[in-house]
Amino acid sequence: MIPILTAQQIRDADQYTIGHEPITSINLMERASRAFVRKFSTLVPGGSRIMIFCGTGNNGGDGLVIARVLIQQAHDVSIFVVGSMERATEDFKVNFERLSVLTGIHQVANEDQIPNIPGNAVVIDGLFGSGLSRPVSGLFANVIDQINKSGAEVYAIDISSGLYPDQPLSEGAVVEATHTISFQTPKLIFFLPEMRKYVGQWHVVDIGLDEPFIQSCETDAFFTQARDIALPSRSTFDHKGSAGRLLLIAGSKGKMGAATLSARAAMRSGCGLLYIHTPCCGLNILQVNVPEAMVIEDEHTEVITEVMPADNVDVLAMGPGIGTNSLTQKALADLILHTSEPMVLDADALNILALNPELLNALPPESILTPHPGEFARLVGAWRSDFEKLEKLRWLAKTYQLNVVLKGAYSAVCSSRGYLYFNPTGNPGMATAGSGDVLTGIVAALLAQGMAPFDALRAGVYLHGQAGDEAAINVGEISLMASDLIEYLPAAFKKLHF
Ligand SMILES: NC(=O)C1=CN([C@@H]2O[C@H](COP(=O)(O)OP(=O)(O)OC[C@H]3O[C@@H](n4cnc5c(N)ncnc54)[C@H](O)[C@@H]3O)[C@@H](O)[C@H]2O)[C@@H](O)CC1
Ligand SMILES: [K+]
Repeated sequence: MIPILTAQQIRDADQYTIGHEPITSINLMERASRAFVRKFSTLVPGGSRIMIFCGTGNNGGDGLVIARVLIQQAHDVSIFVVGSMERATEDFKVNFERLSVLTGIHQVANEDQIPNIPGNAVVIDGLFGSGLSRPVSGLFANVIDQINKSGAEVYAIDISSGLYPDQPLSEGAVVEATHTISFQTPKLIFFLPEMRKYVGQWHVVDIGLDEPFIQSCETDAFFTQARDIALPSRSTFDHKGSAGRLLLIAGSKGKMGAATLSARAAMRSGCGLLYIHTPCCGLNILQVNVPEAMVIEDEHTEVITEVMPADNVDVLAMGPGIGTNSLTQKALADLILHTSEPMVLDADALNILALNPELLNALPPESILTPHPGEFARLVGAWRSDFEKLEKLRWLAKTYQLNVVLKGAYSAVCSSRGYLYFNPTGNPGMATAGSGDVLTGIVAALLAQGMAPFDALRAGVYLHGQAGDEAAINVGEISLMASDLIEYLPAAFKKLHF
């Protein structure tokens, strides 16, 4: 996993590397900027007109190095330095001298000196990086306004000017980048939907900061990598009863599809024995669609009214397609009160929890909740910013000792200790009916196979996204539907078993 660092930790990592590699700061700037150019060159067509805007801090210093390297590669580059040269950093000054030998540098000291930016230009934003200390106003804000209005493609160096790596949006002007080429580790804001407009598509380039130092930084947020994902393993003498026995409580009249998707996903995820508790109306549907499962009928024809834990199952999962009928609410409440092992709750089970919040206290510790943003808001109330949303996620997980995933792009998986792991897999094609039901089946099956609840959740979210990515390659994002996720789960599992 990649630790997500605060602005201060990033500065510390820079300083540690300078002191211990050792490398001079000017050479580190050179290395970072060359890494930027290597990535930039893969994204931008040759022959583009490139306009680089630099502040006089080290982010601007990077801009000057990038300008020099691009000029040496025969690109058409113009450079604009905004702000006071008196406040320039030492490394900025050295690179200013080096660049001056090669080309003229425009100074922007007032509004009249802000250049016209054609829509077909490519802008490189080096005004501010991780050293931003206050909202951007005045001349800088005017320059940012021009950049944003131009319609040009914008490549931010390290981070869009005006954004803090680890804080909510400031009041001031912010560059709306199409791409951010960031140094060494992704910043927290890259994972937040409300920042997308400013961050654009992000890339991380290795600038050789000290890796053991980075790994030793204390943080409670990480970016999950494939190597972090553990899977259940089978051994020679396993039988279906030892490979995970799951009771899935799902379905109501008109929503048997949700139960079917969850059940099939569980079977594809290695569940040894699957029981499905469902209303009578679901019996034939599930017997036909999931022949691998045993179906237990509720007494009621259309909704679930009574279900109890049984000795012959390892894990309970409830939610997909159950509705919020008062009889079902009571069934869930009774089930929770009689269960002591971690269980998986999704969809309408979460809506029932929101209607009866006192049940949260009764949930077995380490249980798993898998809300989408709507269900999450019903559980914890509305939020004003994505930062507040993450705080609420941590609060829910820690207060009730739960493992919670907040689904969406970069689904945030939160452990009961409040550690956040952003998931790297998945695509917008997965925003489709039934996608969440598939996730429930995967996670419940992994849990039933003996994985620790948090590991099962993080792995399930990863595999679900990976199946979505495999499906998107083959059927495209638009055509992707939830059943496809199940078809491509084998490919996702195989990819992890390298
Ligand atoms: N420290 C290092 O060794 C490295 C730093 N690098 C680059 O350096 C950047 C950080 O550089 P700095 O710490 O110099 O900071 P910045 O270049 O982000 O800018 C800080 C300067 O801007 C001023 N400032 C901050 N907010 C302002 C505002 N709203 N309006 C006007 N002025 C404002 C500050 O007083 C300071 O003078 C990184 O993002 C990265 O691009 C890279 O070269 C890699 C190595
Ligand atoms: K920048």
